[in-house]
Amino acid sequence: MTHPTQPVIAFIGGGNMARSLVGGLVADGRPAASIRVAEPVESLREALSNDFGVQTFARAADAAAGAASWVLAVKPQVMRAVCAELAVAASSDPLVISIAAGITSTQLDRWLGGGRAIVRAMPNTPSLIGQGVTGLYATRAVSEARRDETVALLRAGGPTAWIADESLMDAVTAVSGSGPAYVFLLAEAMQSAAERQGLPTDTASLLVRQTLVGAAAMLAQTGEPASVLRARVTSPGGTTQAAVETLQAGGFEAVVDRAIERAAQRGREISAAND
Ligand SMILES: NC(=O)C1=CN([C@@H]2O[C@H](COP(=O)(O)OP(=O)(O)OC[C@H]3O[C@@H](n4cnc5c(N)ncnc54)[C@H](OP(=O)(O)O)[C@@H]3O)[C@@H](O)[C@H]2O)C=CC1
Ligand SMILES: O=C(O)[C@@H]1CCC=N1
Repeated sequence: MTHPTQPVIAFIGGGNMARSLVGGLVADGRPAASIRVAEPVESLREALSNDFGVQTFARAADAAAGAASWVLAVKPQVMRAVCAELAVAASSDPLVISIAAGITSTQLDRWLGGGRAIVRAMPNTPSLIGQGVTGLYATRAVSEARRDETVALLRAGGPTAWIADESLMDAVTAVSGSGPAYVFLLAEAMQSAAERQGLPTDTASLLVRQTLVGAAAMLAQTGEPASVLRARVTSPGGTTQAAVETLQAGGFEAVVDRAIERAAQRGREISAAND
């Protein structure tokens, strides 16, 4: 797909998540010349410029000036200071998309001077390869056209879903924003266990990676509930049943529930701590 005359989008913060989103946009055919990134770390600026051909800036205000859309991709702890730096430029009424965990649209609007069009987006790192998912919340100041523009900016990373109630963005963050880390932790645990069983590292790695890829692809492609797919693996009295019963006896579901509850609570704490 080509985008001949794209308005400029400015990423403020060029770390892990911005890199995933920029990579997705460039892969989708958005011209690199229409993408700016502000990032204080020189090595990150060089990598973004070399890998994707985007324009990079050391200062947020320089990247943001005149850009139609801003994606605020800095850590929540520095968001207030970054917004203060951008408040003057915000009077040009850009579409402001924040991907920060916890930080609310009310906080962002206040820090940017008030009356701004704010979207909160919660993507995840698989966006880099077009396999992410993004939860979105828009304030009432965001027009229908700007909602469409938000989706156009983020769809290269994977599907998007609008959330009507902003307080649920903490749940989105806990489930899909942080979620890839839970899967990677499972992969790490399976790898260690496989090696303890005596499998060579390379073989264990192949078995673990492809098992996760294959199971995830079945979830995506068959449309069947996870419980049904699991039942098909689980022969009565067999090996899977023995493993699943061990996981459940160890409180697997309860610990996942507590982890997601704790992550959502952490989002609320981040909001309060950085107000
Ligand atoms: N990683 C993930 O999976 C996800 C992250 N998020 C959210 O994305 C945001 C960024 O996270 P992540 O990419 O992981 O974090 P990173 O720390 O990798 O990226 C943030 C970058 O912003 C830079 N920065 C700091 N101050 C400024 C400034 N004034 N102007 C421009 N850039 C600045 C930081 O530089 P320095 O290191 O020098 O401070 C850093 O390189 C967070 O708010 C997080 O909640 C959302 C969804 C998923
Ligand atoms: O860990 C975090 O706070 C961020 C938000 C979601 C994923 N990473």
